[in-house]
Amino acid sequence: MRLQIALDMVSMEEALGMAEKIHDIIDIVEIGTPMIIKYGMQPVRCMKESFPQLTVLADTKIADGGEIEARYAIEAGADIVTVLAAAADNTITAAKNVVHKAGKELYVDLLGVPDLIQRSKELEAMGVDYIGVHTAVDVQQSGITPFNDLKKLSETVCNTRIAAAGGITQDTLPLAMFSHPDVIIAGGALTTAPDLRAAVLAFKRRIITDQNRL
Ligand SMILES: O=C([C@H](O)CO)[C@H](O)[C@H](O)COP(=O)(O)O
Repeated sequence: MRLQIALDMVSMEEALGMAEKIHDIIDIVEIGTPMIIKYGMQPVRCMKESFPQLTVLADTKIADGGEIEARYAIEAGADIVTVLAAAADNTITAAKNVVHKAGKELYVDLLGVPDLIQRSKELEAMGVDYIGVHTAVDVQQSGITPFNDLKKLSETVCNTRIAAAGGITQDTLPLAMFSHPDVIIAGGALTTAPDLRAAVLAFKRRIITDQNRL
């Protein structure tokens, strides 16, 4: 299981400074949607140029224009590009073709999809690389978590890697582990920690402990 840090509400300098502290222990660095809205593809490019060995995910959350938007992310150096599951099949396929042609991967975010079981089956048939459940930041305050959706997803797809995001903390992490996700995504729980490196190491220790227990 890999750990992905989401860099959402940080400046370019902060993002690079954070990567400097954890590039050797983190599996995937996500340039979050808020950063992309603010700075465009520049943080993706800077992150990849500064840390070429790092897997960089551009959280573009593409909703339309799959070919051109995925191409922008790939040209900037992204290893993984995200598209919304709610987008049209044509959009997802167009994005997939661009990233696969470049030897990169496509992550599909189930954010806001009402029938995740049906949509996940369709996405798997489309040949995407990752399918992720996601509790939106704006609904996390209502106490909603991604763990029930993750369980359903794990019971639905067999040949596609699965992921979970949305307010995951070190304390709630064990709730995800039963579903054996391939990627756990944590944003605020890591980026607001007083000691980022210690927080990432604690998350990773927790993952290993729980994996050994299950
Ligand atoms: O994708 C995200 C969100 O939609 C804002 O762009 C976050 O990166 C994702 O939710 C992880 O962040 P946390 O919820 O703070 O763990």
